[in-house]
Amino acid sequence: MPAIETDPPASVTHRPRGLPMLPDALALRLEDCDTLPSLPSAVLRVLELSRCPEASTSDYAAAIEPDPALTLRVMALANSAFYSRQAGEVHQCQDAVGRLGTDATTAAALSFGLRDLEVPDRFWHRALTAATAARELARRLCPEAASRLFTAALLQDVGILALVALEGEAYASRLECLVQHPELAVAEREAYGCDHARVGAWLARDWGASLDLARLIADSHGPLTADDPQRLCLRLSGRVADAHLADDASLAFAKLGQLLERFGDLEGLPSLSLERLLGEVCDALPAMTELFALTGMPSLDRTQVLLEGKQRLFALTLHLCARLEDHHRQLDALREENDALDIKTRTDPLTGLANRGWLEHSIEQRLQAAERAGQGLALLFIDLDHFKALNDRHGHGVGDTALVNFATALRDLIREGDLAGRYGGEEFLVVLPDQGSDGARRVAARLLRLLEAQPMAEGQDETLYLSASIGIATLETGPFRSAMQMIDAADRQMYRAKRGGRGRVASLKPA
Ligand SMILES: Nc1nc2c(ncn2[C@@H]2O[C@H](COP(=O)(O)OP(=O)(O)OP(=O)(O)O)[C@@H](O)[C@H]2O)c(=O)[nH]1
Repeated sequence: MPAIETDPPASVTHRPRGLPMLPDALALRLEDCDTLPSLPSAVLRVLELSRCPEASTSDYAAAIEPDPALTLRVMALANSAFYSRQAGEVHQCQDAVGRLGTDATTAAALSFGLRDLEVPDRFWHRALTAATAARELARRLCPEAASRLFTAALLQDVGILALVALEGEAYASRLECLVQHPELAVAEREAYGCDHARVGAWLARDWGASLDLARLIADSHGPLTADDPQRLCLRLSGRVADAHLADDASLAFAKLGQLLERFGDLEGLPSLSLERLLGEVCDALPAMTELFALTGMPSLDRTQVLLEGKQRLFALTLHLCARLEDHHRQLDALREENDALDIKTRTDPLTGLANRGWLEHSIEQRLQAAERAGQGLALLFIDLDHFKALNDRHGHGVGDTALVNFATALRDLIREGDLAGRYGGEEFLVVLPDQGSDGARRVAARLLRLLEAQPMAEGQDETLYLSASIGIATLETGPFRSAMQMIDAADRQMYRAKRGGRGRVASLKPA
C-alpha cells in the first residue's frame, strides 16, 4: 500500500491549520451537532487513496475489505447490469475495483457512506457531474491530479450536508436554488458568515480526511484563474455541473463556452473545447448515476444544446449591443445637458460673458498659477460712465443693447487665454494672464480708443457712444492673497479714474 502522509489533527476544531477559519458561533454549533453526517473508516481510507496516483486496485481492495458491507456494495455494483456488460461475474473485491475503476470505486464508497442522508437527488447530480467534469478537465490540464480532483469535486459540496444537519428545513429551503450556486454561497455568507465550501472543509477534517483534500474543498468556490490548473479544474467543474443542471442548459453552456475561450488563449494551457468536455461528461455520467442509483439526471442532446446555445448567445449579444448603444446615446444626451448647465452656471445671461462667480473663481486659480510659475497677472476693472443717464434718457432696452454690444467688442478685443466677464450692472473685468502694468495699460488704452470710435447703440435721434473708467491691478502692485483683494485693488483704481474725470485709466506705479 502506498504511504499516505497523515496530517496532525487540528488542535482547535474550528481553526484547523492551513484552512480558512469558520466563524466561532458556527463552529461551536457544528461541534455540538450530533446529527452531522459521518463516514465509515473504510470509506475514509478509500478517499485517502484517491489522492495517490500510484495507488493500485489491490490498495483499494485492502482498504475496502475490512468493511464487509462496503465490500458487498462494491461487488454488487461491479456485477450490476451496467458494469458487467462485457464480462462475467466478479468474486473478489480487487476484481470489482478493477472493473469499476478507482474513481467509480471512490464515488461508490462515498455514496455508501452517505447513502442515508435526506438530501435532494439534485445534490448528488451536481456532485457527480462536477466530479466527472473535474476529472475530464484535469486529464487535459493536470493529468497527474485527475483522480484527486475527481474526489475533491465529488466532495466539494459536503458542507451542504453539514448545514442541512444543522439547520434542517431552514437551510433545506435554500437548496431549492442550488442551481444558482453562486447565489447560494452569497446567501450562506450572509446567514452564517461563510459559505458551504468552508463548512465542507471543516467537515472533511472532522472525518479525518487529509488537509490537502480539505483545502481543495475550501477552495472550490472563487474566481477562475489560470495560474493554478488544479484550482481552475475544480472551480470550473462546479460551473459545468450548474450548466448541466440549469433549466436553460443551452444558454448556460453557451456562456460557459465563452468563459472557456478566455482560458484557451492563455499561455501554457491547452485549449478547453466545451464540445469535447460536454461529450466526455455526458458519456461518463450514466455509469456514475448507476453507482448512486440516481434517477432524474437530465440527459442532454449535446449537439443540440451547443448549437442552440450559440444561436441564443448571438441573439443575446445583438440585444445587449442595442441596449449598450441606447445607453451610450442616453449618456451623450446627459453629458450635453450637463455641459449646457455648466455653461449656464458660468455665464451672464445678458451678455454671454463670464459671470461674477466664474470670474472670482478663475482669478483665484490664475492668481495661484501665476505665483507658482512666477509669471505676471493683470486685472482691468471697467465701469461704464454715466450709464444711469443713458438708461434714463433712452430707456432700459437701449441700455441693454449697449451692454451687449460693449460685451461683444470687449470679447473681440482680448486675446485667446484672456478672460472677460461682467462683474455686475455696468461693471466688467478683464483678466490678462502673464501681463504686467505696461501690457494692461496698452489693452485699456485700446479699449478706450475703440469706445471713442465705435457706437454701442442707437438712441431715438442720436448714435450712442460709451466711455469707461478703467482701474488696473497687477501682481507688480500686489501682493494679493486672494482674488477679492486683487479685484478690490483694481476697483479702487477705477474710482481714481472716475474722480480724475472718467474716460481714463488709473493704476498704481509698480513697486
Ligand atoms: N440697461 C441696463 N442697465 C443696467 C443694467 N445693470 C445695471 N444697469 C444700470 O447701470 C446704472 C449704473 O448707475 P450708477 O452706478 O449710478 O453709475 P453711472 O450712472 O454709470 O455713473 P458713474 O459710474 O459714476 O459714471 C444704473 O442705472 C443701473 O440700473 C442692465 O443689465 N441693463
